[in-house]
Amino acid sequence: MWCVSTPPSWHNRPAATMTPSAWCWNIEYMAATGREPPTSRFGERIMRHDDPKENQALLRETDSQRLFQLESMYASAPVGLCFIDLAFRYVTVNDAMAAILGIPPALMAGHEVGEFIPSFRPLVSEALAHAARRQVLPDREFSLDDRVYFIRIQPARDACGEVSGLSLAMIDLTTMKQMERALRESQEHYRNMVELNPQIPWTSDPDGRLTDVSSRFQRITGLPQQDVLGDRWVEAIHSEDRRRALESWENSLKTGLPLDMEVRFCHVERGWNWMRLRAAARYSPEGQIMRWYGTAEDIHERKLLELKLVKANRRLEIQAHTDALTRLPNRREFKKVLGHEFMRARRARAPLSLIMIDIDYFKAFNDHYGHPSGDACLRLVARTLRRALKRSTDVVTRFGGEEFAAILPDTDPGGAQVVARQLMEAVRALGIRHQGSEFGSVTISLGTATYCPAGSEDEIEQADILNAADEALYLAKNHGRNQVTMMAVTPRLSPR
Ligand SMILES: Nc1nc2c(ncn2[C@@H]2O[C@H](COP(=O)(O)OP(=O)(O)OP(=O)(O)O)[C@@H](O)[C@H]2O)c(=O)[nH]1
Repeated sequence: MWCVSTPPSWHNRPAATMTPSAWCWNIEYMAATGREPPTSRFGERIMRHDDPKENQALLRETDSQRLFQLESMYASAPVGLCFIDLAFRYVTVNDAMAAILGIPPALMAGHEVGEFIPSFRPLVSEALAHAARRQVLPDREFSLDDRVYFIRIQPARDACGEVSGLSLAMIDLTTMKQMERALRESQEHYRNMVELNPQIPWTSDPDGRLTDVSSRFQRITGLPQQDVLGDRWVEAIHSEDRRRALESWENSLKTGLPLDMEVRFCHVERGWNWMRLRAAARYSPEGQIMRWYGTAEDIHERKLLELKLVKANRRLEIQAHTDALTRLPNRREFKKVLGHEFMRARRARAPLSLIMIDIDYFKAFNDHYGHPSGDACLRLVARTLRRALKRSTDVVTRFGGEEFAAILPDTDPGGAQVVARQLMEAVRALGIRHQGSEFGSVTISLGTATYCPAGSEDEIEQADILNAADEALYLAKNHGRNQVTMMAVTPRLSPR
């Protein structure tokens, strides 16, 4: 039944490495099995070729004993095995094969393979044709009912090398296939979830080098994966955001804290696209960062709206304390600044001066030149007053109508007089024609008041400074306009 032939490698094995008994035993083994003796630890008992005693004992086993051993191995193999003769008949069938085919082995012996499984016949016929050409039929998968099997058919040859039949082995792959399918479905499911998710997943190594990113990133940036992996993703970030992005990322890498940043990446259509990058570290049981798992989210539309809102808020904030016509701080801001400077002056015991300014005969200007010209005049005077103040701490505000107020911190009465005259000269120097004025051009009247803190017994209030400056302005108007008048600050003057 078995083909007795020794592989060339065994003929060529140097005799010095083996005892004669081991050599004989090996030949015996091959004669019985058609295979080289095993060389693994599993086969240690029979591969100790140079242990004459043991080999002698093995050789003393009779052919029938060995046949019995082989038959029991064959019968209880977990793989379906059968031998088929040249007339396509089952010669022997093991239990596993009988279980696969669902027919008791005794009923199968002598029957033609096609009787039980018609699709076996063409397979056997093909295997025999291959064997005749000294070829082996390639292993294949074979479906039977609703199960899938791995099938291997090998020719058996007699002592003359002629094909005497076929040995057929079958392994049930159904469970493995089901597991494979389940795994594939689960991967597919995961991929679909990822594809539908607005977040684009990515991973990086512990040093922050990108190791993987979803193909959807390419759809947004237009960059193929190899152009963003490693450190190359940095080049895809807008140059204005790059430094900030690297600082955030380096901080996360150093501290292990999650990453959360918004940066502009290049975009295939609109040039740049706002994206939110988030990542968290995965740690080993030893507490080392093994990998970073991250997402990139397209937040372009939201970010644009957000930026618009920030701009609008900033504009509103500016509008809230700026006069729309002259762009000077408005009266509300004047009160805020005066309050702040008053407290500071009191704390520092430093003088604080206030100049109230009013354009002369402005009603006549409006009446003669029209309201738009009056507006233009107000704008010009405002700009001139602002430019005429030299110290960065000095502030000129529009108090209302054609009235302005300048707050001069750390300025004594003398200093306030000097500044007031400079303002008066600067406006006069503009030479804006004013036919309704006795001076022929636009002029201003100014009243100054200075608060000089006197210590804890100081009874001066913030309103007292304003009242004094206002009183001074009133005097300047009464004394003929186009001049500066000073008034001392006293407590509780009559309210304005
Ligand atoms: N064009 C323009 N005129 C304004 C604005 N605010 C106030 N005025 C005008 O300024 C004028 C102020 O007139 P008055 O308070 O009588 O003062 P005046 O004519 O300057 O007289 P004196 O202050 O006594 O020299 C009024 O006609 C207001 O309508 C403004 O924003 N634009």
